[in-house]
Amino acid sequence: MISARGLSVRLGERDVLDGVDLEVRRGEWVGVIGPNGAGKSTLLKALMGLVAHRGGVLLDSRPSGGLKPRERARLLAYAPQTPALPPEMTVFDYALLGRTPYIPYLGRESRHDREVTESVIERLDLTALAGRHVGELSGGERQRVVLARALAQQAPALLLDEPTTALDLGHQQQVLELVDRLRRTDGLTVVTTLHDLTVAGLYADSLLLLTGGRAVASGEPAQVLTEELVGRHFDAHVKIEPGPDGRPVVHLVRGGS
Ligand SMILES: Nc1ncnc2c1ncn2[C@@H]1O[C@H](COP(=O)(O)OP(=O)(O)OP(=O)(O)O)[C@@H](O)[C@H]1O
Repeated sequence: MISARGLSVRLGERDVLDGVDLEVRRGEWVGVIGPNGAGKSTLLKALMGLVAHRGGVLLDSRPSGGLKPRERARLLAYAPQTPALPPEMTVFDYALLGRTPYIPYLGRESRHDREVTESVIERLDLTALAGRHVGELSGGERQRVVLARALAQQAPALLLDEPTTALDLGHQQQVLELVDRLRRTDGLTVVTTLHDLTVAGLYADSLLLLTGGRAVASGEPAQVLTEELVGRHFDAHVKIEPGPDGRPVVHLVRGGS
């Protein structure tokens, strides 16, 4: 569904992404992990065509550079880490923006567009907030509204940049389970950046570890979340053991630095 070869991004004088390959099959969930400044957000922006890059990106086997913005938006939805939200817009109207690729030029949204938006708002526990202005929301509420817009887009692939950082534990689980369910039922293809390594390993089929703009490891969570790799690339002292379902659980070791 998503295939990138030799993806490189130069910002200012620096190569912030350097020859990264990525292969995400339909219905697969890939977690991008790495320390601050590793290039995780830049990778998602390059896949979206939001930053100038070298290297090729194929979406559904079509070169991404040749797609019109509406065509791309029907294939790929993106929830950025810190989007600018129009403060006076209501939660419903902001989520409805996700339907833009389906609304004719100079036309209005259809009843179906409104129904899709309502259903996403409900599934993200936002119904009580639907009439509120986006500028009045808490950080976690805003984060779910940004996700609602991306899900309302109903694209077959979803890129999420740190989708759970501002969410309480219950809402983290709700969002991740919703995305996971869409993946299993509709074959949604998912790429997320996640700082919580245990959560990344719990939901993703495979992980890509970036450091300094380069891919340094990739594979199943247990192959990437090792004490050696995490210790070296995050400069952290951790203990990693299998959790109840066999997936790796990463513990910080107190006193280590
Ligand atoms: N406009 C810019 N000009 C120069 N360097 C930039 C620019 N934007 C980002 N960078 C640098 O690119 C690098 C990668 O940034 P990116 O946001 O992709 O990292 P990240 O892995 O998502 O980090 P974090 O975990 O902190 O969110 C960082 O070192 C950042 O300082």
